[in-house]
Amino acid sequence: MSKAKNAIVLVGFMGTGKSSVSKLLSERLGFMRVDLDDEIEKFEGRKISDIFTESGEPAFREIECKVLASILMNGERKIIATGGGAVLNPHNRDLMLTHGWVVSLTADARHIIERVRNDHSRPLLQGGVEERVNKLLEQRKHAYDFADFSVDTSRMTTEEVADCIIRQWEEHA
Ligand SMILES: Nc1ncnc2c1ncn2[C@@H]1O[C@H](COP(=O)(O)OP(=O)(O)O)[C@@H](O)[C@H]1O
Ligand SMILES: O=C(O)C1=C[C@@H](OP(=O)(O)O)[C@@H](O)[C@H](O)C1
Ligand SMILES: [Mg+2]
Repeated sequence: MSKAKNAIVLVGFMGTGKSSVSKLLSERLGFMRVDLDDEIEKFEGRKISDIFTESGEPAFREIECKVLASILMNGERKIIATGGGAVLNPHNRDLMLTHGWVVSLTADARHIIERVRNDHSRPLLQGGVEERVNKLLEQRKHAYDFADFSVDTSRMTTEEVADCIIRQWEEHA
């Protein structure tokens, strides 16, 4: 990463640990932390699941795109945890690469399913977590390939993932 860049941007499938790892990175590096989903909820004044139910996924994606741009354009140094589908829009991918160092977190299906199984806040996984994770993972299998750096988190703790990202950032930035 060029340290001139203002953001470390975490991308990856649901349950790869973007939100959790962003907290550790923020504490360790002293950068502010922004979770795209939290910002969307603040901006809209409603939960992600309600946006999906009341307005539909295409409307959610439009809001996600606007909120991401506003976060990335603001020049303060920060760690950004994106939502798993934010990378589907090519415009979002361009913005992330232009303004940030993009880190992809991955995990195998088994670990993802274990991590998200008891959390009912993700609308895309309602009504059959295993089946939905497997189907979406297949659909999105190359969606995160554009990142600058990638970490397989399957057998790592969140602390180990944060260590790995910080090491890479300090050595190669
Ligand atoms: N490397 C990891 N090892 C074990 N559990 C993890 C790991 N990363 C995340 N988790 C757990 O998985 C769940 C989803 O993590 P979260 O950070 O919300 O992922 P994301 O934001 O990528 O969807 C949380 O309960 C979190 O504690
Ligand atoms: O993969 C997706 O399309 C989504 C991922 C979620 O974020 P996490 O990846 O943090 O779970 C959230 O943005 C929304 O439920 C849609
Ligand atoms: Mg998250």
